[in-house]
Amino acid sequence: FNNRNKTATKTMTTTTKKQKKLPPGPPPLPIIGNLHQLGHLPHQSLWKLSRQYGPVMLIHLGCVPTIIISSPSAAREVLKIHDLDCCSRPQLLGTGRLSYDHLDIAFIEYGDYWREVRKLCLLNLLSAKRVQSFRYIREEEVGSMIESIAKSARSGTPINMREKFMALTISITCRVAFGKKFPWMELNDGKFMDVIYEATAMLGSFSASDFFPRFGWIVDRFTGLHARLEKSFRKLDNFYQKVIEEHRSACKSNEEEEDIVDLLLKMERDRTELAGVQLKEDNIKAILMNIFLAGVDTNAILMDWTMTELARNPRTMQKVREEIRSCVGNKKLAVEDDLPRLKYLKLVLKEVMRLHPPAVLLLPRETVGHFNLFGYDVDPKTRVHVNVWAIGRDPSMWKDPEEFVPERFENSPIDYSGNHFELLPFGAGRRGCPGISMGMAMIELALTNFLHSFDWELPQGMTEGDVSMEEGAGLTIPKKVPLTLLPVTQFYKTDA
Ligand code: HEM
Repeated sequence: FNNRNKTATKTMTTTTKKQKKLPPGPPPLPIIGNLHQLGHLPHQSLWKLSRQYGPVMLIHLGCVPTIIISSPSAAREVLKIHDLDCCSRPQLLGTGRLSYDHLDIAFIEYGDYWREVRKLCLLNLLSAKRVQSFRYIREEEVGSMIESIAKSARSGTPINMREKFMALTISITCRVAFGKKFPWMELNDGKFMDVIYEATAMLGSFSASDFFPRFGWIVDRFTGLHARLEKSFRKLDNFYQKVIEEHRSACKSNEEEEDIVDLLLKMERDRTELAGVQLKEDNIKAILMNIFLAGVDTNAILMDWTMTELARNPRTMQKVREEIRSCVGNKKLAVEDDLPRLKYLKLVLKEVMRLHPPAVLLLPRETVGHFNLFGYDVDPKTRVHVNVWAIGRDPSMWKDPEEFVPERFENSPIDYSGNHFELLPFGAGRRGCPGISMGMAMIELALTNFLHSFDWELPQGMTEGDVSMEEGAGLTIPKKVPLTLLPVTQFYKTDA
């Protein structure tokens, strides 16, 4: 009987295997799979491959089966129809270390703890109401940034735009989330920014252990990735530790003054449990990591690409500037009440997000169940990447996709909130970005004031055609060559 049973089981397994229909994809090599085909900018290489193999493509990253999604309808399937099957995250070396072994929101597996922590941050920091309550912080910080740019304008000093945007997003995020700016951050000499650049590089790093679980760690030690990751972790840990210590020693008289760090520390003191997990210092630091790294870099990158496209497209620059100046009028600074009227600016931002979504492949997802995707079988523990960069350049979706034409969004219902799968800079579904309101509030106000107060010129000897559009590598895609522009004072001289 046993033998008969074994034979039956064997036959069944073979049939199941035979019946499985896997998505098409480039043939993998032994051991490395398709890793050799990723190149320096995986989203671009994957886009080229998807044109050959289709919008649902299976590749192998070492021994990890990975589905690459490259069309709006396929994105809708994984982010909406099968969202529950695709809503976990793979546990990777870099994200694991920097999130204190996945105690955060963005890189933790799907489950009750993730749901509770996400809800906590949404309620206390990221809801539309909370974001609105931080309005004065954004206005103050943008105001001081404009002051500092006015100095450069007076001395005729060109500005590295990404650095300015980073400094701005860091100071706004710190005040909103940690209650104040931290003087020891050494923003001006760029050291703190380097810590952030390195951390985001580590979050997006390709580590051998992620693809070859058995022996990859040896490779990671040999290549120095392990040591780099440890160094990055220590620096960030030091930063969160200082934030926590300052909060522990500060005595706040009323609840109004409390920020999310105070709330988390109170929960630690009260031994509050989230989905059965007692909050400890590591949990708090992991959450701080998310709030800090998720918002700072993405916002700055998006603003940098916006100024790049405007510098390359003087007609659009002129049109958006005219709209802003006619709405804001003679006021020295634009305030948030001015923003709803800036219709063209919103079209410009959508067009920038179509061509330059900061997280080109979203954050990696991992399937939790077996499901059928356009007739193909997808197994649990399959990694899923949605190539939103490729979707934004799909010629069947967009006319002249490589052209920068904000007007294409005129009278179009498409927006970026995760309901239109043609434009997904913030992802969609359960794991979609919870920081959209916070991010967009910062971006719109900052850009409006940058364009209201100054005309921006290319450094001497440069023409629009010389502006580099090369992309850097990482989990988020910055410009490879920094954009430098010269501010020329305009409205700033007029006092309101
Ligand atoms: C322009 C600004 C931003 C962009 C383009 C952006 C983009 C994204 C993307 C693509 C994801 C992954 C979505 C997915 O897998 O479907 C994500 C997740 C996330 N974002 Fe953002 N983001 C931005 C700003 C922010 C801000 C300001 C915060 C908060 C301070 C934030 C917090 C998060 C968190 C916590 C997650 C993880 C969500 C989860 O896994 O449940 N983001 N973001």
